[in-house]
Amino acid sequence: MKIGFIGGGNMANALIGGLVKQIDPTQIWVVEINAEARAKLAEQYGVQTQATLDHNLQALDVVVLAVKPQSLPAVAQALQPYVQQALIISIAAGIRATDLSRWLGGHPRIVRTMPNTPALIGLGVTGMAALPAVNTADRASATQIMQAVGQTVWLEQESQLDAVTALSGSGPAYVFYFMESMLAAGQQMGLSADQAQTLVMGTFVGAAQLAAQASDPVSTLRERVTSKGGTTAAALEVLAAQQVNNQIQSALEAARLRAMELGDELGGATP
Ligand SMILES: NC(=O)C1=CN([C@@H]2O[C@H](COP(=O)(O)OP(=O)(O)OC[C@H]3O[C@@H](n4cnc5c(N)ncnc54)[C@H](O)[C@@H]3O)[C@@H](O)[C@H]2O)C=CC1
Ligand SMILES: O=C(O)[C@@H]1CCC=N1
Repeated sequence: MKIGFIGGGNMANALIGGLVKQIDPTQIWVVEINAEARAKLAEQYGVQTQATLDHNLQALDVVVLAVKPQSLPAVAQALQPYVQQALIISIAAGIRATDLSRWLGGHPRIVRTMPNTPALIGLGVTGMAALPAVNTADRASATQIMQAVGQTVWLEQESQLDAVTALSGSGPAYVFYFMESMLAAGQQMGLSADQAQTLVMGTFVGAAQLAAQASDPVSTLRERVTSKGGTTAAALEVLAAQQVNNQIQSALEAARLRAMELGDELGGATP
């Protein structure tokens, strides 16, 4: 299977980094307009790179669209002549498969996905939905590619991908934000940067693995840390008073609405 990426930025790097552990890198092509990014991809992963969309792409079985949503209408229209035989996988936030199909001249074989950056270390999670015309073999190919970098979840409704985008697509950024806040707090309380780093990373990795492996709900795990009248209770009282749980829900809803808006803005405005 020859796989092409259009756009070789952050997310393509994460996917390619995972894929090259399973697929011969010479079977991966990347079209990237930035020369520095192209050189880095070729050096780091041994993949083939090129600067423009051209007839070379006709050899590809699968094309992953990994440019920013705002670039996708023009990129898809320019790509149309070269990908008529290919399965198209989009990772763009918000962009609906029907709009993408239209920009590609009515292309029916489109799988819309939402991966996340832990794909780089094989621990991604990807939500997936397909146009009705996508057959079982294409669904299996798309699943195989995304499972090379982590877990996959197929959705019945494409619109659910906007919720997936808010939850797991953007999700690593919320976790990093929480980590940054804890690292700063650790240093403010007198620990060195190195000490805080070890303690915070260990806490996240340990808590995440405990939660993933436990048969008990996450709320029970939280209660087990929280001694009556103890330190955790003191901290959780502050979070509850600030209604941080509601704020997290509002933040995720803002992300979901932004994904929908991107779909409306870019899908509606283009032929
Ligand atoms: N960063 C993330 O965590 C995630 C991003 N996504 C989606 O992935 C897509 C890419 O996002 P990022 O990788 O973060 O963006 P990015 O800006 O890092 O990468 C986009 C790349 O496309 C290149 N590019 C732009 N126009 C091009 C063209 N005409 N031909 C070839 N290359 C071109 C740019 O030079 C850049 O390297 C977006 O649609 C985003 O919604 C999806 C899941 C997670
Ligand atoms: O922020 C964004 O729009 C992209 C989609 C999910 C993660 N990054």
